[in-house]
Amino acid sequence: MKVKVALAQFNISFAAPQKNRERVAELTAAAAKKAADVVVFPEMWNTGYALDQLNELADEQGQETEQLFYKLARQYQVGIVGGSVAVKEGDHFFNRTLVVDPVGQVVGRYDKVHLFHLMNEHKYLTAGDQENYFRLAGVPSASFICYDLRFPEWVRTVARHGADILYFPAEWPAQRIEQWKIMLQSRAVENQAFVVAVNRVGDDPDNHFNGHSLVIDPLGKIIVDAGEKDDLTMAEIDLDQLQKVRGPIPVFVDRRPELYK
Ligand SMILES: O=C(O)CCC(=O)C(=O)O
Repeated sequence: MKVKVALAQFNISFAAPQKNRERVAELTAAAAKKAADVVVFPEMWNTGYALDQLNELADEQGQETEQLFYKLARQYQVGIVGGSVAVKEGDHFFNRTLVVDPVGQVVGRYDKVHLFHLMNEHKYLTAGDQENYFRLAGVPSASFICYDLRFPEWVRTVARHGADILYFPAEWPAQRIEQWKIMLQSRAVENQAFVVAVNRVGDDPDNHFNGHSLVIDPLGKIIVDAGEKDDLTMAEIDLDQLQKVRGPIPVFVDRRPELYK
């Protein structure tokens, strides 16, 4: 079985949700034209890291994003791993992913579990504490957000349910892009799963982002690297590869969880 994914790597406009929503709509239309099964967006694409403006800018209850994805998914018959958006719920703000299937149904929801101190997330956001394990395009999958990548124990906790694709939307700054690549390849190899990771390009007031959204196979080979372009990149995932990797080296069978404290 093959799944076509569209990596929607773009330059998020700082503190401009409406402009970013328009770009997300354009990229979804472009992904559908290229017959994508799933389109994937970067982290915090509605506001960027305008954390001190979230009271005015964050999406109230995530409603605007949910409605947009509902409309786009149905119109273009495509699954959406919605990167993440800043969401306001009462006095709390969340860095939240919505996953929507091609009939517009929300099949996954995730609040970033590990908040990134270096970007002050802990001062503004509330951390999540739930896994996001879902089926999209017929594939058991899981998603994380950016800094979660540095916590292999969390990725494993979710991946052990049998996820074939691990999604990582991110805003990962250019100065640590080598670490991004190494850790994404490691998560793919150790969990014997495909990794689909979407970063942004461009600048915000504090950081430069140089993309390098990646699709990685379960042997750690980079199938596609989006480079630094502000555009869609397509990749095809051949899920038949999974059995060839998992059969001879069954790490999920050989685990000794009773020893891991
Ligand atoms: O871990 C890193 O180096 C980057 C993490 C990050 O930028 C984020 O979680 O937003």
